[in-house]
Amino acid sequence: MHDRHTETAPSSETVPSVEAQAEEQILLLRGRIDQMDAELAELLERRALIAAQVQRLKPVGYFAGRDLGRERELVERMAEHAPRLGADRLAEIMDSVISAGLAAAQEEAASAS
Ligand SMILES: O=C(O)C(=O)C[C@]1(C(=O)O)C=C[C@@H](O)C=C1
Repeated sequence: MHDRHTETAPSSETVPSVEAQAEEQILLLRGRIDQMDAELAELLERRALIAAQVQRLKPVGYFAGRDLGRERELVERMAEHAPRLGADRLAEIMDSVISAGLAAAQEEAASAS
């Protein structure tokens, strides 16, 4: 028979609250985001290095040789892998990525001359 005086009541120690569970999930998910951001940063760095090589090879490179047709094509291809973001949002992201790469390449070229 149960003795209600000795029975262990569920305490906040044994049963995490909905808020505490959500907090734990957020920490786990943020850990995944941090890992993906580190991977993204590495990819962005590698992309910028390759894009700088392209600038040095083009007859007109850097911002002056910007090729918007090529940019739209690569965005359309990327959109096939990122349906949630879609081409228009990806275009904004890639505009920043490409501009940052061109700026870094231009700075490097200027400091080398
Ligand atoms: O493909 C090129 O022609 C590049 O210069 C590379 C790149 C890019 O970073 O992807 C940069 C600038 C151009 O507007 C298009 C693409």
